Amino acid sequence: MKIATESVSQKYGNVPVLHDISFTADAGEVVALLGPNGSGKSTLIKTIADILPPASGKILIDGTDASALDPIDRAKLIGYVPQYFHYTPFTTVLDTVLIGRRPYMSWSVTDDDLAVVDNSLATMHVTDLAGRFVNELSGGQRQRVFIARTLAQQPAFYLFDEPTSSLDLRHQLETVATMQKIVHEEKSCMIIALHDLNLALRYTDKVVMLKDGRTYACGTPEEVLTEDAVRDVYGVCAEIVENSHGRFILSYAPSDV
Ligand SMILES: Nc1ncnc2c1ncn2[C@@H]1O[C@H](COP(=O)(O)OP(=O)(O)OP(=O)(O)O)[C@@H](O)[C@H]1O
Repeated sequence: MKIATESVSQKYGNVPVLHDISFTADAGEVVALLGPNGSGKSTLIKTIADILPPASGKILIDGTDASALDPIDRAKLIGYVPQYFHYTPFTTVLDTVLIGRRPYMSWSVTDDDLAVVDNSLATMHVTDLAGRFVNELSGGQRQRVFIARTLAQQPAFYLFDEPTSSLDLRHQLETVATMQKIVHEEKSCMIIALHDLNLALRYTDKVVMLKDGRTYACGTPEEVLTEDAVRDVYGVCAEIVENSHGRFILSYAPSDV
């Protein structure tokens, strides 16, 4: 399965924010959306999720216009983790993750549903929080619970908008590494907005770099994440260095340093 954006543009009112964005995300691929604040990452993810229908252009899922999909079919296909969560206070973590099964459930919860929920809680290391209320969790714990809810949804496409913004260093690395493993094993697909360029370099297969709502570059992380691109797009001096494990990482500091 694959998602393709075809010359997608987007506006808020009369203000254009995305211009002519075209890329594909194929089965088994993790695609990073990168770019500075306000470059259009969240808007593009919401457009792909059909929360904001495109002002022009198309989102195609395996060649079918996403806007033509039945909402239940779309919920089985697309799992969206927003940047900011809306949640009902005094709902338990278990109930929150169980909502991920909603597209598959009729009137009752099956043993299979509960097994998927258990597995999703375990994958995000939140099993011990299952009986807690979501409003009584830390920001990072809540973020992991909402990722677990999306895992329970078992979608073909994961759309994650800065899913690591509240996570500590270990959970940032573990979450993106785990998602990459799931996507590669399941042959699902993930589009993920990130600010950490080293997470993109290490754990993604393709990078779409946005600048002012336009595609600045699209390609493999090594092709896109060059010292020149980081300077042009973020205004930051970066250096690509080899670490002691033989991996290339970006080392950066403000451009006036
Ligand atoms: N609801 C809205 N109404 C009007 N303008 C908006 C709205 N949401 C976002 N914008 C504008 O659209 C542009 C793109 O915003 P968007 O949130 O997509 O950027 P982003 O790359 O996700 O930024 P960040 O890294 O800060 O999350 C910005 O100029 C922003 O001010």
